[in-house]
Amino acid sequence: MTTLQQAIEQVNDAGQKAFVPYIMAGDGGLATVKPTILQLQALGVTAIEVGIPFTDPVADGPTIEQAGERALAAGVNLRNVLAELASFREEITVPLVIMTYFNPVLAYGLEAFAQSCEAGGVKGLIVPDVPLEESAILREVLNPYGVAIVQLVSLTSPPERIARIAAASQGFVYAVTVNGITGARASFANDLDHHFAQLCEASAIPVLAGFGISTPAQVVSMGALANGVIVGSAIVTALHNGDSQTIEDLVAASR
Ligand SMILES: O=P(O)(O)OC[C@@H](O)[C@@H](O)c1c[nH]c2ccccc12
Repeated sequence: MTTLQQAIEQVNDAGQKAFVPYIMAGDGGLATVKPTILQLQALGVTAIEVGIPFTDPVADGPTIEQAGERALAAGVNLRNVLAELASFREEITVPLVIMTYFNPVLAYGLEAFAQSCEAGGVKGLIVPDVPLEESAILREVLNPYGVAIVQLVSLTSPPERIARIAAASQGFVYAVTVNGITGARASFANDLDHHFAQLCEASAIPVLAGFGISTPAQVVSMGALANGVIVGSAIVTALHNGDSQTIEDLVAASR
């Protein structure tokens, strides 16, 4: 199977933007993990960001926070999600990116976590509460298992820091498009062009835009600034409502 970076580059080479949906694993129960991933990959998404429910999701807005509460109430955690992924590993054809906070990883044990990632087809990892300065430990343990460590760049990062984050990031650079938490936004700052131009210039790997992107029009406009987009809250809401048309429309906008 291809790496995370290759999967994005292949889509770009075909003249399209990468589309990476975020799901809250086990929103609806652990048994929904498999059908949800298979549904999304059948729609032709580039990769899937698999969020692990957590009691203290500091970066998350109400939509994802509530999805996390539903998943936690259903008994979903890092361990049973990774075991679930491993159970249908042969059917997974897109790179999976696990999004979790550091505490569950530490409790799992770094080496054991890396092994479970490999067994579950995980190709990337986002841990928003591990800053760049502390991220080497993740790369050292996870890279030998084929897991890329994705770094986030915020709108407020100074140019010198943007360059360091871009150089350290693996798979892609996660460019956060707003100041604040996850969730649908009606509008974005109007100087994003400059920020993204600078970031794409500084980065040797693909740059994906995420946070607040919730409509097909926003997929188009944000996608134009970068190599693709990540859509979280809008996907989480559509999955919760069983609204597959909205998901299809969002994916189609990246083509
Ligand atoms: O929900 P939004 O606004 O579409 O944003 C993407 C986001 O949900 C997903 O990438 C994500 C969910 N939780 C996070 C925590 C940190 C960074 C990223 C995330």
